Amino acid sequence: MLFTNRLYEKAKYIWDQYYKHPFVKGIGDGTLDIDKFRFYMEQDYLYLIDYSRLFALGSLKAPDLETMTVFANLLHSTLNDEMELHRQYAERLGIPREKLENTKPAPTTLAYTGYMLNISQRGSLADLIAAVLPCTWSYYEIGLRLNQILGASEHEFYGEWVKMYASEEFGQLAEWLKNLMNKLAEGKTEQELKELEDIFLTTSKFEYMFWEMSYQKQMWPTDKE
Ligand SMILES: Cc1ncc(CO)c(N)n1
Repeated sequence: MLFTNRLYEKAKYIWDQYYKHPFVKGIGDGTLDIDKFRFYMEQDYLYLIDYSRLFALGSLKAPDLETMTVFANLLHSTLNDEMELHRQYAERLGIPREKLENTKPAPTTLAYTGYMLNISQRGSLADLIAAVLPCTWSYYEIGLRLNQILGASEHEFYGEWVKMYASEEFGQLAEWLKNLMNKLAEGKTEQELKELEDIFLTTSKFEYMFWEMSYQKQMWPTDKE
């Protein structure tokens, strides 16, 4: 069995909850409260800045030019394509670029990116990929599923989000990372594979927490607005 198939089987109980989450369902049926989406966009922009750093780290840790290039492509695509979607939404939502780039991270955002940066700086390239894989892969799966909903990709506001994450280009990013994960898993002991699995499950759980944080607009309980 491909290691990514094993990862998916283990994490399926978490991933299935993404599709049921009201934030994700609200993007699919177009009913999501714009204010919740605004909060998500601001936090997700911060998230993607650190996520881009992980791809730069992947290039650094890469064993060969081909793998370095994969991470350079992931870095370029995140900074210039995916984050451009956020910048365009921010404009439509009336969020000045200055405010977008200086948003304060929510607890979940900080915990999620902090965990990935910690694991990736201390660990191997395989650890880094296990950490970042749920992000790209689950968003592609969510994009494909929402794209099946009649009208979702044509929705006047959320359509662009669905189109981005259901796109072949974004699917290619997930494919690259899955192929790299399977290649690096070859020859690893069961103990090593279990450790990669645990990392993958942890960031899969953080993905759910990011949807929940966005839906509840969870900031620091001590800092009452
Ligand atoms: C929290 C989160 N996970 C995954 C993606 C996909 O890149 C994203 N933009 N944000």
